[in-house]
Amino acid sequence: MPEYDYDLFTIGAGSGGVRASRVAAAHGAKVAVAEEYRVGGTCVIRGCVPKKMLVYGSMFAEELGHAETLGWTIEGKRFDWATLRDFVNADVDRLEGLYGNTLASHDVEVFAERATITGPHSLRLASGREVTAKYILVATGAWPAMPEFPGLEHCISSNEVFHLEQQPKCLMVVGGGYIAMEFAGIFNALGSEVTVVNRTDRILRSYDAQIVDRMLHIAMGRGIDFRMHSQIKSVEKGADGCLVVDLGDSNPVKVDQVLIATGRDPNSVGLGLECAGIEMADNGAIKVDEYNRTSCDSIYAVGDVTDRVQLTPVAIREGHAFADTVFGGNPRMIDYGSIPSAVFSQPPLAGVGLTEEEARAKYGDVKVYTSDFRPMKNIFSPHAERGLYKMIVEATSEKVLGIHMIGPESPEILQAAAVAVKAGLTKQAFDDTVALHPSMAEELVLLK
Ligand SMILES: Cc1cc2nc3c(=O)[nH]c(=O)nc-3n(C[C@H](O)[C@H](O)[C@H](O)COP(=O)(O)OP(=O)(O)OC[C@H]3O[C@@H](n4cnc5c(N)ncnc54)[C@H](O)[C@@H]3O)c2cc1C
Ligand SMILES: NC(=O)c1ccc[n+]([C@@H]2O[C@H](COP(=O)([O-])OP(=O)(O)OC[C@H]3O[C@@H](n4cnc5c(N)ncnc54)[C@H](O)[C@@H]3O)[C@@H](O)[C@H]2O)c1
Repeated sequence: MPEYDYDLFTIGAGSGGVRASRVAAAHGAKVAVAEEYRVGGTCVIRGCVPKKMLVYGSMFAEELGHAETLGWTIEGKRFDWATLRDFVNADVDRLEGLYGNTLASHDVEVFAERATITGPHSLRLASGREVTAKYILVATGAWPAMPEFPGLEHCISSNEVFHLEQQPKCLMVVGGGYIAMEFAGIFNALGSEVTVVNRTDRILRSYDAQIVDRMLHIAMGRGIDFRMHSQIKSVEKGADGCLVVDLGDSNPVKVDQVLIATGRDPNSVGLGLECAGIEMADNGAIKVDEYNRTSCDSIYAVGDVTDRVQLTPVAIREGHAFADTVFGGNPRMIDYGSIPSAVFSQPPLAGVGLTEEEARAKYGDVKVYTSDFRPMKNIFSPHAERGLYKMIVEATSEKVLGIHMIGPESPEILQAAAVAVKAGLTKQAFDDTVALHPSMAEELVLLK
């Protein structure tokens, strides 16, 4: 009779939990996973994937305009939100099925219910069933952080935005981070009037300030209204169903929807972590060592719940490293240096490595090469938007410390450039590479 029901019990079938569970099972472990909402987690169900599909859907507004400039006639063109929303949600259903199949094909047992920890090796499922496991992995992700003000109940988070009955004519987005900029871009492109409310005058803090300034300039040119140094005091629902937002000045703003995008907190409340003596940070993040082990030897945690880097590829790597370490006899740590990331705003921006500000603070003497150019694709556009690429190098060795860019397809281009930064290449290696012409990416090897 085995000592425990499972070798591994994972809480949460998101990016980190699914990867960890299937790799542990492939290493021969008997694995179960509990998921209280939908298999796939935030990225697949209400994050990266449906968001990117909405970005693609919204970009047609501009591209149809380009097509007309180039001689196409598009009669009776109009946009229907419900069609886009339902298409995206149908694809999410398809992906959820694929993730379920992956778990099933690896003999991972799935419990479609909430799980909580009752001890170092024990859990309770919402149905009341008690289970035991040699190891427990907490992969419960993060949850939208909602500020407090009267009328918050009338507002939505990114969880709800994928299911809106109607496209808002007027949308207020609160926050200056990834989610705020991405949804401001989507709804602006679709023709909604968008106001962004941000409590400081800085948005997208972790990105290079010059690139972010370019994004702001372009977004304002496209009609997004930015209210900096502003915060919501209250929201009231009017008789006509509209929301009246008080920003503390004498001009209340009337909108159809208010989307709160003010960060995501580690999802650790009510998990029973105290039953196993698991240490947490003040914001609820589970503290782990470099092998993802918590302060309880049999319990590990990966992904957003540990609040290291809230990105899907990072959660996936952590989950994989955990499974290799504990079940594959191959202890592995993650290298968190030079993680590329992007904001799928319109246009998108992307970066890897140190920003100019960070590089100057760390190295003092750095050189900055830039290309400020009008992408050929934008020649068709009524907006004369310019792309901006930046390379920051160490002054004497010319080793590349960071690359930052804004312009069409910049996330696609930056992923390739990130290999060079990770490999520690110098500016000379870029100069030695022949340009691929005509492309936007060629600017990277022509930087002055
Ligand atoms: C709108 C949005 C857009 C995003 N876009 C991007 C992007 O473009 N690129 C990118 O890299 N990242 C993006 N992210 C971030 C990315 O989604 C997360 O970093 C990633 O999903 C974290 O994975 P995880 O495994 O830690 O948690 P999740 O994927 O959140 O999975 C956690 C799972 O645990 C379940 N769960 C929680 N508690 C319990 C419990 N007690 N019992 C059972 N189940 C439980 C949840 O239901 C959830 O399914 C986005 C996030 C959002 C919200
Ligand atoms: N493209 C991507 O990779 C992508 C896309 C979406 C989300 N994500 C991940 O999800 C995480 C959460 O996204 P997010 O946009 O919610 O968070 P974020 O951390 O990017 O931005 C939060 C913003 O809200 C502001 N803020 C915080 N508290 C506030 C308050 N009380 N009132 C007003 N403003 C407040 C902050 O100043 C910041 O501008 C991100 O950190 C990111 O890691 C990634």
